[in-house]
Amino acid sequence: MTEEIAIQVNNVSKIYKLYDKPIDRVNESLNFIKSKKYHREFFAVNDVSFDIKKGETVGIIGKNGSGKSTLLKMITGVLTPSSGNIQINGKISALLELGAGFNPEYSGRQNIYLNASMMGLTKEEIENKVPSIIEFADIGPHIDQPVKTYSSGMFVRLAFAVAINVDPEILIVDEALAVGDDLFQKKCFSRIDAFKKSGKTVLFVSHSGNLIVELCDKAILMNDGEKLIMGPSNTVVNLYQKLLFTPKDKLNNVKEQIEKINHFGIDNNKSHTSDKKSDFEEHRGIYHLKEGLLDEQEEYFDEGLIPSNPILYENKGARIFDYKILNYKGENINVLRFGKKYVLSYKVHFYEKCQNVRFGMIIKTKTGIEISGAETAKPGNGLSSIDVNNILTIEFEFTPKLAAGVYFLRCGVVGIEDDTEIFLDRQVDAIAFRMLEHKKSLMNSLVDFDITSSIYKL
Ligand SMILES: Nc1ncnc2c1ncn2[C@@H]1O[C@H](COP(=O)(O)OP(=O)(O)OP(=O)(O)O)[C@@H](O)[C@H]1O
Repeated sequence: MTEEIAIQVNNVSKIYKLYDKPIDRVNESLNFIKSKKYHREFFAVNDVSFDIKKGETVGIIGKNGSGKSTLLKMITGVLTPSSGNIQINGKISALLELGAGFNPEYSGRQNIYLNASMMGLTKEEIENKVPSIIEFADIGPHIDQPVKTYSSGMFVRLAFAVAINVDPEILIVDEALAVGDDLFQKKCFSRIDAFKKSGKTVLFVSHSGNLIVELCDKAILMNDGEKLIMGPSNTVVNLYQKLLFTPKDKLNNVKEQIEKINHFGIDNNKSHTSDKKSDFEEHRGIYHLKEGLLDEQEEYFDEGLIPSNPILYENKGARIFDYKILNYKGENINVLRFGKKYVLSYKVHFYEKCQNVRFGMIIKTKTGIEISGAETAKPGNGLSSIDVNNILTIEFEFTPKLAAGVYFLRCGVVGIEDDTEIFLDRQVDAIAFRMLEHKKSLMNSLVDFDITSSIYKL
């Protein structure tokens, strides 16, 4: 392995033996019937290979059970591969499952000593680091209580504080951080960012595509124990989202598409953060962003992008149907381009007479954050009366300026019954849509506020 590589994974597999009945395990250990196989083999990780260079931040993304944690555990040495090998170049600090490496009977402070000494720090080094670890964890007097009394949030605070403060060269973080509150997560991500900027290596598992795009140069997409692709995080996260919303019978199409990309190759060095070529040109002392850097992708309808489990509510006097997003040509699409105008259209059948009716829409992230929405009128100012058996079409024109990723649209219709406004019908997560990557945008978070920047020469 060359000096520039931090982690090298060579044809690694992890096979578990699965037994249909507990007794089969006993029979096998007793070698009851010699020729008989009492187990099935299950590949939690199947022949995975990749290199991570020093200074790279790499995300691992994939559905539940795709083998992400098993892979991380093998890299950190918690699990041994069934075949293949892993080479590590540098001191690893890992934040894996909550509780791993902690003694529940010890206090938080004692666990700092335990963990840091397991990381190879001397007593003196640990003494020097304890104040900053305690300050970062920020769990007050609980630091001297046994960790078995900790909430999962307190636990992750302490674990992350230790992991990041023991001067590792490689930081490995599993989904664990998700249990911290928002403020703590923000604090962790800025520490990870600083760690990354200091040229160290980060390996990061998350289900959040946005987080992976934000934090990582590259990403690995795992599926059923296999590495489907490794490439620039944006590309990989787009493919992951495609995979996630593709029905089982169409999965092979997506896999073929990924194989094609693998075959024709993604230039791994051309990720957004490591591209050394400047996007600027200087003209009379002002640095301008070069025009037309990359072409934009076309919008389209992705059959696989259908919300899998929409929550159904009972309707009362009205029913929403035929909801869709239309482009300016009136075509039904669900993969949208940044900054283009679209129409959310839905129909409402009123099967009872309804009073003071208003219609609405909301766009949400996968985690349920409401990003934007609108109503046709303020409360009390809706359509005064709609007769039975009327069908209305409602259209909301909108211009999404959002980061690449999947979003959900909710539509609703409300009316007044006995002086109270009630939902006549609502379709929660009625439509899932994906925003294409806006290659010319320099936006670094979820929503574009049309921020512009200037750089002047003094
Ligand atoms: N000890 C074990 N015995 C048998 N099967 C196991 C064992 N540990 C993990 N598996 C299986 O291996 C597969 C991969 O598990 P793993 O925890 O690595 O997935 P993951 O991608 O991290 O999932 P998640 O996103 O849900 O955390 C799963 O199907 C899991 O059930």
